[in-house]
Amino acid sequence: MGLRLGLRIALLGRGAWGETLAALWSGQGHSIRSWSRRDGPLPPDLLAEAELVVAAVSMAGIEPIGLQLAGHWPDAIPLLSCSKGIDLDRLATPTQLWRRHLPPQVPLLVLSGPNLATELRRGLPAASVLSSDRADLAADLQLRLSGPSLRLYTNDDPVGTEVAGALKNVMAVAAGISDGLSLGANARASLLCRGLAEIGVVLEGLGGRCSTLYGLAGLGDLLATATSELSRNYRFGLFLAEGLEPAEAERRIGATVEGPRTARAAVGLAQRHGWSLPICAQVVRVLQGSALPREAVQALMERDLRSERQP
Ligand SMILES: NC(=O)C1=CN([C@@H]2O[C@H](COP(=O)(O)OP(=O)(O)OC[C@H]3O[C@@H](n4cnc5c(N)ncnc54)[C@H](O)[C@@H]3O)[C@@H](O)[C@H]2O)C=CC1
Ligand SMILES: O=C(CO)COP(=O)(O)O
Repeated sequence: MGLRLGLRIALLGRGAWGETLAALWSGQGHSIRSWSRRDGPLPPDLLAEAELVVAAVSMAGIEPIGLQLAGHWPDAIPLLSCSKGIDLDRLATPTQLWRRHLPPQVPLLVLSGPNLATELRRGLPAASVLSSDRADLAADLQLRLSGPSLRLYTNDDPVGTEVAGALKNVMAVAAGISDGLSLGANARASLLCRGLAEIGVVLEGLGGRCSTLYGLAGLGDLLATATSELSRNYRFGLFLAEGLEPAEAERRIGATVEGPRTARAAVGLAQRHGWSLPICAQVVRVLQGSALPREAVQALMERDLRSERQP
C-alpha cells in the first residue's frame, strides 16, 4: 500500500452494510469499485487495481464468492471482512471461511462493532473495531478509514472480534423475544448479562480474549443490537414472540438475519466442545418449533441454580 490517502477499494456486496460503507468511504475520498450478486457474475478484473478488498456480504455469500475468487487473488492484497455470523456447515467464522480459499499470504482483517447501518446512513456517529494479527496494517487502515461518523479502534484479536459480532445476533433474537413477551427491563438486563457470559464461553473457547468481550465488538454491539428495533435480529425475535413461524418472520424482515443460523452453529460448537450455552439452546428450540417462546423463557428460569461464574 502506498502513501496516498485515497485507497482503491474493491467492495463485495451492496446490501445495507455494503452500501453504507461505500457511501462513508467514498465520501472520505476513497475510490470504490463494487460488485453485488444482482450485477451478475463477478467481473474477472474486479480486484485487479484494488489496494483493499472489503467483503460485506451475508455469511451465505462467502463460500460461493471465495470459490470464484480462489486463484484470482492479486498477491497479498488484504481482505477486510465485515460479515457477522458463524457458518452452520463448517462451524467457522467469516475469516476462517475466507482463509480456506485465499493464499496464505493474504492479510485478513475484521470490522465489527455497534454499527446499525440505518443510523450510519443518517450521518449519526458510531465507533467500531478493526481487528487483525497484522498490527501495522490495522493501524494504517485505522488512519485511512476512520472518518467523521465512524471512529475506528484497533485490536489484535480477530477470532474474539468475530465471535462477539456473531453471537450478539443470537442474544438480540432472545432480547426481541423477551421484549415481545413484555417481560420487562429486569428480564432483558438479566438475559443480556447472562448472554454476555455465554458469548464469553465461545469467544474464549475458540481462543479469543476476554477484553474483546467487553469492547465495541462485544458489549458494545450487544447493547446496540439487542435494544434497537433497527436491528433485524431483534425484530425477528419480536415476531417470534408474536407467534410467527421463523420463515414468515424472515420473510417480513426481507433482509439478512444472521442470528438463527448462528444460534444453530453455536449449539453445534457447544456439542463439539462440551460447552453449556443455555440461551443459544433455547433460541434453537424456538426456531425448531420444539418450544414456544414462553416455554423457552420458563426453561431458562428453571435451570439448576449455579454460581454467576458458570454459564
Ligand atoms: N446492516 C447492518 O447494520 C450491518 C450488517 N452487518 C453484517 O454484514 C453482512 C451483510 O449484511 P447486510 O448488507 O445488512 O445484508 P443485506 O441483506 O442487506 O445484503 C446481503 C448482501 O449479501 C449478498 N449475498 C447474500 N447471499 C449471497 C450469495 N449466495 N452470493 C453472493 N452474495 C450474496 C447480497 O447480494 C447482498 O449484497 C451480514 O453478515 C450482517 O450481519 C454488519 C454490520 C452492520
Ligand atoms: O450488526 C449489526 C449492528 O451492529 C446489524 O444488526 P442486525 O443484522 O440485527 O440488523
